[in-house]
Amino acid sequence: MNDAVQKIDTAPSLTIRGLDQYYGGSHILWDVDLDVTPGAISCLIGRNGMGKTTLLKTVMGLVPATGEIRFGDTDLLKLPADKRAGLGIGYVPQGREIFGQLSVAENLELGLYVRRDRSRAALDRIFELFPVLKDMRSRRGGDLSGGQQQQLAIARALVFDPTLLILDEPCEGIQPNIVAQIGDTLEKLNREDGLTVLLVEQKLPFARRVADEFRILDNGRLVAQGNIDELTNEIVNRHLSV
Ligand SMILES: Nc1ncnc2c1ncn2[C@@H]1O[C@H](COP(=O)(O)OP(=O)(O)OP(=O)(O)O)[C@@H](O)[C@H]1O
Repeated sequence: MNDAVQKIDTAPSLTIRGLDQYYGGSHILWDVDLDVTPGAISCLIGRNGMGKTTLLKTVMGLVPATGEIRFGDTDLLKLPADKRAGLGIGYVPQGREIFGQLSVAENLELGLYVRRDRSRAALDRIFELFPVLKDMRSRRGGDLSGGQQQQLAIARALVFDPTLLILDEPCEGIQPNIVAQIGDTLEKLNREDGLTVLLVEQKLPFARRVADEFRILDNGRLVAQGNIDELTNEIVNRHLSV
């Protein structure tokens, strides 16, 4: 058995049950049950404002919520945000949020500094996956193109060796050739390293290309889910067309 398969067998599952979330008096997520299959690329889709980003934020502990979010044996809602990353959950927020004044290398090393073992092995894999970051390692993060910044944001999340990588619209506003590269990289991380991926994505062709399974939020409720080949035009018309 190769390492990737072994990792898939042992990857913890993300299981959400009865999740409710409010911003002040507004009820945003309604009794959401959602599973991400370990070893899969799972795509969370839905029209604008349906609660996708909010759901990712509840997993990361960035907004309060009630219900249950289990990652393996751990109930995430009982843990503060900083303890969740230590469990092996990487997060690439919408808008990337890299450090523009720091170099590419410094952006990545900040992550290394937080790693207890200070192992640089992850960096070798990162530079193999994103050769452009190796070439530009002395360049200021803020001087990279949007697509390169997105690659840096993904790379920075990988420094922690996550078993689950969560990405919020990684292809938003990015030119098509880099979108294709990001898709290839996510597939590689999934197939070769056994990384489980939960991705918020608006672009259906990209979702159909990279994802194994889909989950749809409509007005804060989980309304449809299945394998990606079960995402029919009827479901798209009912929940995703504007
Ligand atoms: N900080 C906040 N305070 C109050 N309401 C908020 C806040 N953040 C989001 N909302 C509201 O919560 C709802 C869900 O927003 P969310 O960003 O989770 O949706 P989304 O599906 O990710 O949309 P998009 O695709 O536009 O990013 C929206 O009605 C939004 O206006």
